[in-house]
Amino acid sequence: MRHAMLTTADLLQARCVHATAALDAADVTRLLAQIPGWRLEDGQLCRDFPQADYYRTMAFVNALAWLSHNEDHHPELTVTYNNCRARYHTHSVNGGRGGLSHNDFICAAKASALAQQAATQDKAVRP
Ligand SMILES: C[C@H](O)[C@H](O)[C@H]1CNC2=NC(N)=NC(=O)C2=N1
Repeated sequence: MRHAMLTTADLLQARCVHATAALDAADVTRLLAQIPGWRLEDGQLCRDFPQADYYRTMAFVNALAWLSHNEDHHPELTVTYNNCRARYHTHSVNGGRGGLSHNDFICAAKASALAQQAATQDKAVRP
């Protein structure tokens, strides 16, 4: 895969595969531009997903669990009443020292798409 050319749409269509190579800094910078809202924090991909209430936070966490299982790639989550912070990195690259791989960007793009769906398709009426 020519990762330098990957678009957001490419990331949304891709599937995670095991044992991918680590991305270099230039690839990370290019791919970050394809996933608005995500930032680098301690070498990990990080994004906050603010929510209206605890119920929606947990619904989003469950949607992420479904995505994580489908892709066999799992974010670290910090869950509060009205926010879910997700962090992605890949343990197996860099000789087991960890780093960023395509899998992290694929899942970040898909997590953002879930949040977008939640924001535009929530039919529940709040009091
Ligand atoms: C065998 C399987 O692919 C690995 O254990 C997966 C599982 N989920 C994972 N999730 C994340 N975030 N990073 C990994 O390196 C990772 N490895």
